[in-house]
Amino acid sequence: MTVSAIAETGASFDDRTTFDAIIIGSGIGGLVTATQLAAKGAKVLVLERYLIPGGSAGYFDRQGYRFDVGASMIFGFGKQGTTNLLTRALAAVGESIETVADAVQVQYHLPKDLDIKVHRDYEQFLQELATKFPQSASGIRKFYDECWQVFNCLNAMDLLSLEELRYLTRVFFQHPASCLGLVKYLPLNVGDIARKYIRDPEVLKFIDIECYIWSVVPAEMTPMINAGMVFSDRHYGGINYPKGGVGQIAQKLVSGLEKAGGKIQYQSRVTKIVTEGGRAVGVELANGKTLRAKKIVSNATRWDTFEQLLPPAEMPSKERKWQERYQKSPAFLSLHLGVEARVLPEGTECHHVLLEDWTQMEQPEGTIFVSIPTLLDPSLAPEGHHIIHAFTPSWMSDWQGLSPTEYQAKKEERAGVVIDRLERIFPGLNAGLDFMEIGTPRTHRRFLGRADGSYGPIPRRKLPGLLNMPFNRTAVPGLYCVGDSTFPGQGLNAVAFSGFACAHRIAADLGM
Ligand SMILES: NC(=O)c1ccc[n+]([C@@H]2O[C@H](COP(=O)([O-])OP(=O)(O)OC[C@H]3O[C@@H](n4cnc5c(N)ncnc54)[C@H](O)[C@@H]3O)[C@@H](O)[C@H]2O)c1
Ligand SMILES: CC(C)=CCC/C(C)=C/C=C/C(C)=C/C=C/C(C)=C/C=C/C=C(C)/C=C/C=C(C)/C=C/C=C(\C)CCC=C(C)C
Repeated sequence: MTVSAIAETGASFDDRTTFDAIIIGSGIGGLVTATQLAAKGAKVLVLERYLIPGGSAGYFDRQGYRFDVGASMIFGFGKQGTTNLLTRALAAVGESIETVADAVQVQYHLPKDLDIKVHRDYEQFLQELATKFPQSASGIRKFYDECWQVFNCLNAMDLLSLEELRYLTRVFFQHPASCLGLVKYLPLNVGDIARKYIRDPEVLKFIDIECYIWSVVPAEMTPMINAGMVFSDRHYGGINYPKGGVGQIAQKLVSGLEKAGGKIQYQSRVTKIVTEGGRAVGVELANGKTLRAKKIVSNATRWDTFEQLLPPAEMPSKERKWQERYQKSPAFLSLHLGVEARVLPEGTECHHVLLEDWTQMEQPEGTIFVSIPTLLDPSLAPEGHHIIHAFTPSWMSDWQGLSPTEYQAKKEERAGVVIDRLERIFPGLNAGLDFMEIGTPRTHRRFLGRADGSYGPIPRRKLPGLLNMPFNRTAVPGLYCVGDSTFPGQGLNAVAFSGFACAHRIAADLGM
């Protein structure tokens, strides 16, 4: 029976079914791999440990509020070009999502009352920077224009697996200049490019935080390819919020997956990747069941994949090297707040970053990120109320070894500090609180199954751009990785790319 026939008859896969691919985890990376493969006719099964799909891009409902698990600043929903990877992933399985355009990507509240909005309109953004930093206006324009060069190279070509020689040859012949452009930028970091044009330390600090808010490292360590995407796409495809919440993306991908004949099973925690003769051939579930497939894809982080799902003592040397170069980024202390609408003055923007002291930017709880998705989709909160998601970097080590009472007390104490700081942007926040749920690195580890609750890998030291980020194949034959610990790293649009590339490589390996 074909997979679509199984789906049509309502019959389920049994232990004897051999799948073309089993995908461990239904984060956006896993789901894009699964939908791409299913759309190509592969027999696909996604195994998700939690109750709903999406991982970091999931949601939860509390007292009439629908909260996004992660932030709500979504790239990849553009209408043109090739870099609109979420739009394209959904379309590949006959799905789409209505989105609401955000006119400002983020409003920065920085030391010495430096307040800057990143407008969707590029010229308006440059104009705002020129007003704040008149001496550096021309260097600033040159820097951001160079980011556009990277973006234009990417946005000209099909974005598929860089491990597939036929694809590389084809894109090279179709777009030689763009390919050479990308080859030039692959080993470069933002800091080196920014310093070609900008001398003013204050402006360089601003470029640092421009990188830090999505890469969690300063410009010096942020790959230029990724900055090309982020710093240009926000003005091209723009930041667009999915109506109904970020959780819609995964829900729609699942519905497309099922229409294409693939299957997803929830509450199915994989405890082990089964190998035979050194090759990955299946997975073992927490209930003891074993399922087999020609290809196994892990959407868990590399740390979980090679330290939990495979014996750590047998870690391939390639993975050891990777761990010497990359470390886990911190997780976040997250405050999911329901607030009375009066807390937000007319004209409040959806995303904010608060930093009072430049020396604290990379410190735990130094920078505070804020998303207010109900400014774009009011249906996510009860009438007269808004959601404020405030989050700030926090390490797992700060939350371990506490008794339940100490843990609870620490959560409330740290949340109180964040709320007090946010009063600077939203006076009356404390008084207007209607609901609060606090998440810590322990929460992220527990619900997302991510090692130490990490947001993703960050370089341990300055590395040559993206050159050391691994693609989807691993040193274990038959095993592939997808998601933020593969090229090109964190971000929903980035993990969507990783999913496109992974499915493309697997389809080629399966001779499809
Ligand atoms: N744009 C934003 O605002 C925003 C916000 C939050 C996160 N993100 C991005 O999303 C990225 C994460 O996407 P992703 O696809 O890499 O992964 P993910 O962590 O979101 O998803 C992994 C999924 O795998 C599941 N899983 C893990 N181990 C498992 C096991 N053993 N068995 C079964 N299921 C298992 C988890 O439950 C989860 O659903 C992050 O890097 C982050 O950059 C973006
Ligand atoms: C042939 C020859 C010779 C050569 C070849 C070359 C080539 C072709 C190359 C290619 C390359 C490629 C394809 C690449 C790709 C890349 C990509 C796609 C990238 C992407 C990226 C993206 C990103 C990074 C994104 C990100 C984002 C993020 C992370 C976001 C986040 C957010 C958040 C967290 C929020 C915060 C804030 C607030 C709230 C305020």
